[in-house]
Amino acid sequence: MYNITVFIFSSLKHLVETLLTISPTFQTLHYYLVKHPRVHNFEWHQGQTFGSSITFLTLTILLYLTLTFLLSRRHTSTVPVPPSLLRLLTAAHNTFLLSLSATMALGCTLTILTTLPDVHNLICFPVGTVPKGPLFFWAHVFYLSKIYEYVDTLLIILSSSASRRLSFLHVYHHATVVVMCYISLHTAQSMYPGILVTNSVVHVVMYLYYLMCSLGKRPTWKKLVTDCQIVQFYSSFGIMALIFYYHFTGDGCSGIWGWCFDSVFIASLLFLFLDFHTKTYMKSKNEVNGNGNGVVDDGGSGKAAKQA
Ligand SMILES: CC(C)(COP(=O)(O)OP(=O)(O)OC[C@H]1O[C@@H](n2cnc3c(N)ncnc32)[C@H](O)[C@@H]1OP(=O)(O)O)[C@@H](O)C(=O)NCCC(=O)NCCSC(=O)CC(=O)O
Repeated sequence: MYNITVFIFSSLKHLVETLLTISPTFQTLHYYLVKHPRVHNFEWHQGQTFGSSITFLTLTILLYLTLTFLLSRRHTSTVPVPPSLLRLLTAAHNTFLLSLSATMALGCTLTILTTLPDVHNLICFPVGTVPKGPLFFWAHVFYLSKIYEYVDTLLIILSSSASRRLSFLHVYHHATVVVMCYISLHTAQSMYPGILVTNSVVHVVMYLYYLMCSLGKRPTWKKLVTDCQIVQFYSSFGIMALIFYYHFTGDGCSGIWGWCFDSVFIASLLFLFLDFHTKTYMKSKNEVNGNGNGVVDDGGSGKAAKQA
């Protein structure tokens, strides 16, 4: 397995290096995503970099939880925003997050392939690594994007399906993922860029799904989105196991405290997503195979229509 990973990494690295010598478009992309002074010279300094203080982190999460709690308890069934405007705002929000996720995935992948000598350096940063340079620039953007994703919760609260979709999973994920990003960034956690790329790719698929929903075209591949998310959590465990191995058999890896937090968080998400999967998709299947009540499988959207 390790040999395959090394082979894929070196092949991709070779491909990127070749493209950089022959394609001016690729060179421009590389400049803006890796070499630009703001990206290249990025440094994370606790208390100085935007969003880097513990106070900022604590207040952000407390504000999110308080507003979510207060707004979700509104005693009114009417939504304060006209549905057409809400659909427009949701579509704009999803387009933005789709583009941002794609940019983060591309920027971080290019950085990994052009700045790290081999795959071992990606899995295990040396102890004492300082969070600076393009890898941590993208880690910082990723952290701030998780705060911006709080808008998802607002859109759910404003929607007519809030009672179904404002779940413990959603609020727990949105509140805790920001802590994970903060700790991983602050402790220069090994393999964090790998997790960033995986999650951003999955979010491209997820926000495309949400975008199509907000445009009134509910995709039939909802289950695929959940499956991608679950595969992502399993693969994160594989990565975590590798870091654990290198940490205790070599000179140690950077950010082992971040590793501990991530392990517990990813395990809890895996548990919640497996539960979501069972409840959403098994229920749809049972309804179709059930005792002839005529409910059509809707891919878990909760909008199954009764057959005439
Ligand atoms: C397919 C999923 C992505 C979403 O499943 P759900 O059952 O929650 O959602 P759904 O099928 O009802 O979604 C369609 C509804 O979402 C609305 N919608 C559109 N854009 C949205 C947005 N940006 N945020 C929240 N809701 C949005 C649509 O208008 C539509 O509303 P209407 O129905 O009214 O027309 C699933 O895999 C999942 O993640 N479920 C967990 C719930 C969750 O919040 N996930 C996202 C954060 S967790 C995460 O992000 C993990 C990770 O890192 O991968």
